[in-house]
Amino acid sequence: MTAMVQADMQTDTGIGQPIVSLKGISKTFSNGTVALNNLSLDIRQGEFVSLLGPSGCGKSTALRIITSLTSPSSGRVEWPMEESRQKDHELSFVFQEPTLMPWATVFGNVWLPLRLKGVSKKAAYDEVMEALKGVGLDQFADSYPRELSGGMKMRVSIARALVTKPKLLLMDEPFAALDEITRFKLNNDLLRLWETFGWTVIFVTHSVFESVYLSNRIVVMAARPGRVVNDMAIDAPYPRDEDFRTSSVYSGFCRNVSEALHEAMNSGDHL
Ligand SMILES: Nc1ncnc2c1ncn2[C@@H]1O[C@H](COP(=O)(O)OP(=O)(O)OP(=O)(O)O)[C@@H](O)[C@H]1O
Repeated sequence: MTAMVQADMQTDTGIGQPIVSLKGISKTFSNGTVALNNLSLDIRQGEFVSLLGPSGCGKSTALRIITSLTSPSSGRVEWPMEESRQKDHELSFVFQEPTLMPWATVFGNVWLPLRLKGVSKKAAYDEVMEALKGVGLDQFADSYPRELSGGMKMRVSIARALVTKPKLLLMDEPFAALDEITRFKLNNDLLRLWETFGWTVIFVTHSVFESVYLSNRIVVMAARPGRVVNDMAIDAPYPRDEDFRTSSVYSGFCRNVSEALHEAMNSGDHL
């Protein structure tokens, strides 16, 4: 197993205390599949953390446990900062599929989380438009999902997550279905939003290249049973742009993370 390389984030880089702590989380499904085995992880305020690993290593299960969509078989999830306890408005989830309501406009889709809290269209107007502006879609408020490209639909999905002003954003392979050019654009947009709003992001991906570009920390996981095998700091400054993407620093990090991923894949019985 690869030696654990603990990401050493200092508070002067804007990284704060743990916002959520997974303590010895294990998950065995009723069919006997051990999805996670003794996962312990602190996610600190302001981090952009990627969970990277082969299919079936429990990345999505870990996100679902953080959101309480799935309960752990053992272990616990702690929210050490008083104000970050799981309140609806402090945590948002973006899935791989944008899952927009086809019968509602872009505005209507982004309004939904506020509407569910009882906020009227009029009262929500400024916040919805601000979220749409954040993803560059304020001119498309009256469009319907069928009129949008795949990348634009994903932007709407991100705006819907933003509108509640979350502190913690959980993203489960949000850009996996997009073409590379759109994906690069959305990577840049996401980093800009992350820097602007100071969120904490947990980002699930299969892509070494995407995880290095985005993250200041990569948690490499192995399958069967799902576990953490490496925890790597990506100590390159932000803002990151196309110069970073073509730099030797970037390719060096990609090489290190690729090696860690290969070790992870060899350390389980991943098929
Ligand atoms: N509801 C369920 N019932 C039984 N087994 C499940 C269930 N959900 C997930 N699993 C199994 O748990 C393991 C971890 O699944 P999970 O989806 O968390 O992995 P992942 O790393 O996100 O995979 P991928 O990258 O393919 O999305 C897999 O073996 C999966 O088949």
